[in-house]
Amino acid sequence: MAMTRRIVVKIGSSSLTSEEGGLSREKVRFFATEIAGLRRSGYQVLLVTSGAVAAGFKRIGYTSRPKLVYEKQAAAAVGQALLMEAYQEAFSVHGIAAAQILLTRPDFSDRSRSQNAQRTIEELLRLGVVPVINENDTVAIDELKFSENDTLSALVAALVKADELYVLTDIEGLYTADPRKDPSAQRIDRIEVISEELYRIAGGAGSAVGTGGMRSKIEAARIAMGGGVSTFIGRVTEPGDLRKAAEGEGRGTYFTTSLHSLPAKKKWIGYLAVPQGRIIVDAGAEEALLVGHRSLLPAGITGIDGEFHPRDVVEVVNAAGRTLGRGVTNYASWQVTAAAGLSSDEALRRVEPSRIEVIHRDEWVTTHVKEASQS
Ligand SMILES: Nc1ncnc2c1ncn2[C@@H]1O[C@H](COP(=O)(O)OP(=O)(O)O)[C@@H](O)[C@H]1O
Ligand SMILES: N[C@@H](CCC(=O)OP(=O)(O)O)C(=O)O
Repeated sequence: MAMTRRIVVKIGSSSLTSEEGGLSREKVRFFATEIAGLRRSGYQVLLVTSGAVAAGFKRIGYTSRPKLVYEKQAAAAVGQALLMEAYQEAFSVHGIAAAQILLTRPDFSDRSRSQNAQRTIEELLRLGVVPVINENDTVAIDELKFSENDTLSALVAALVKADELYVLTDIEGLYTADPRKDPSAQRIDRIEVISEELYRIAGGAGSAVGTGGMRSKIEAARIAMGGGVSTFIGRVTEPGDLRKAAEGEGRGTYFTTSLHSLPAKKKWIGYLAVPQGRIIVDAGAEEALLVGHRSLLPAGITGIDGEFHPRDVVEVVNAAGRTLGRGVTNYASWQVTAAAGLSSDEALRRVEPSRIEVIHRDEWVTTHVKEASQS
């Protein structure tokens, strides 16, 4: 018997709104029908949807989509209920129940909260319910807030061990430049390695309603692929388009990965946890981590950024500020500062860490993005 494929579908504001920026119930019905079709073919589907601000702003008296955070939060508080109502109605036509799940960034980094979310989602899927997920806009604080729902969808895909992530938007995938600005831009059909080059060609949001743009979609693909989840970024507007996307014939870009799902602990270190600070390393340590797959020792450290405690997750960057990966630190920030550049013996004597490795290789995940896709 064929294995059930678990798919996370993310629908952006730009795919759900009418000309004036409000929620289009017709578009909600269209996507519910597409998802129902996919489920009939045996797929398990989770939905990450934007649209709360779009659904709510007019109802509370704003004439256009609000820009300030507290205005967006107010619009989303009203709009989320309207958005859910639209999905409930649209899915019920197909005999499907929809569940509302609202998450924020710390819900992923806190182990017990993310496990609770995971357990709830598993039970909903077992019962045939479609989880409909959005950011909990009311409580999201500035620096913890997802700037858009692309990252949220990638974290959900990693959390639930999805097979694939589909990021649906108003454009047919990643082009060599923003097609709104450069009409000669060509679509890139398939990508196996996410490089700095891709971030450079991807611009910001194209429409007045979208927030993330292509750059945040590539970031979503990077996170998802790191967790072993292949990603499709593209457009679904005609009946049957979602199925075509699932069959490899969608209008968009496929990001394929041969990586397998990471063990839970590494997934948490590399993607779900929020780093509490940064450790800056020299070229020798960079090579030891990326090429030699060795632990990080004090000798290769040149500085730190932020304040952290032993067992926190920290990001490691090189002198140019490029992120190399993340790991669990065995040192507090003051200990790293005091031990930076010292031999291991000297570091042990001076700061008495619980173990000599600042980050042990078993608690390290490389997230380094190469300069170009080819190398
Ligand atoms: N290289 C690129 N290829 C494709 N689209 C791009 C590129 N650079 C920027 N964009 C813009 O990204 C937009 C999609 O992002 P966004 O407006 O945030 O949508 P959503 O609301 O679906 O998240 C496109 O409409 C396009 O104008
Ligand atoms: N949580 C917000 C999503 C913000 C947003 O615009 O996201 P996106 O369209 O994915 O760039 C909402 O529901 O309106």
